[in-house]
Amino acid sequence: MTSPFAIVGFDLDGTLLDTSGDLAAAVNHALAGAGRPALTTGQVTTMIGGGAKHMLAQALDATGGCDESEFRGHYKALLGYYGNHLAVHTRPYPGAIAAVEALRASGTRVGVVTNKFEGFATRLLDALGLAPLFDVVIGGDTMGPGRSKPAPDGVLALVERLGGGRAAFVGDSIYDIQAGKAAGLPTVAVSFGFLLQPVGTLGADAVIDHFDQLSPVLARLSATWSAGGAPA
Ligand SMILES: O=C(O)COP(=O)(O)O
Ligand SMILES: [Mg+2]
Repeated sequence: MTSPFAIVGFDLDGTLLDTSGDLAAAVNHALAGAGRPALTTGQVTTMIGGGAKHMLAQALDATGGCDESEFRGHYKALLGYYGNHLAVHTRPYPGAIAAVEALRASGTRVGVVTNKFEGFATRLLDALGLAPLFDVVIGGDTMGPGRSKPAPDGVLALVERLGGGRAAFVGDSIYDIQAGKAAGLPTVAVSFGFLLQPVGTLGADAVIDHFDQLSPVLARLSATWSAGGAPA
């Protein structure tokens, strides 16, 4: 099958990979150091999407707040723990790898734009044996301060680094959909990720409930989007 898009970009956490167990463990390690009770994975899941610092700030707020002066130490504890336990519970969502492999087989170039640190994202993909599937990985720190999603910079850089052409972006959070839209791309939201709000309110051009639906959805989006990247 020929590819409807030259490039497809994916968010990582909550889209390709269920990282909630390992992120929750890292949050709880930092909370324990702060003398706080642990949160459930479900509670931490609602805090993922805006990067590790944002996640920890919410976790500390939810368990009693935190002095500015103490935050840095807790943040370092979280990052240190996560860096050593990236892939204990983390697994791809059902059908995610097959969908990426099918895109690649059809000639589509595939990359990741995540708000995770680039170093964590590449090490995690490597640990799961998935690094060869992604031509480019852009992290929350790759583009510089203030330029992570929902800013479009990472998505635009991905398209450029992959040689340009018709592109679509797939994600689970409002940050992803806003970044994709601001970059002028059609967006697909997954309904099984770390949703902070009902998937229907994200403003995506399409929603999938399983990766089996990605290929037909991209074909449909491709037919309704002009080559210039705007609705036809
Ligand atoms: O680390 C996060 O908070 C989010 O990462 P994501 O952009 O891959 O969802
Ligand atoms: Mg995500």
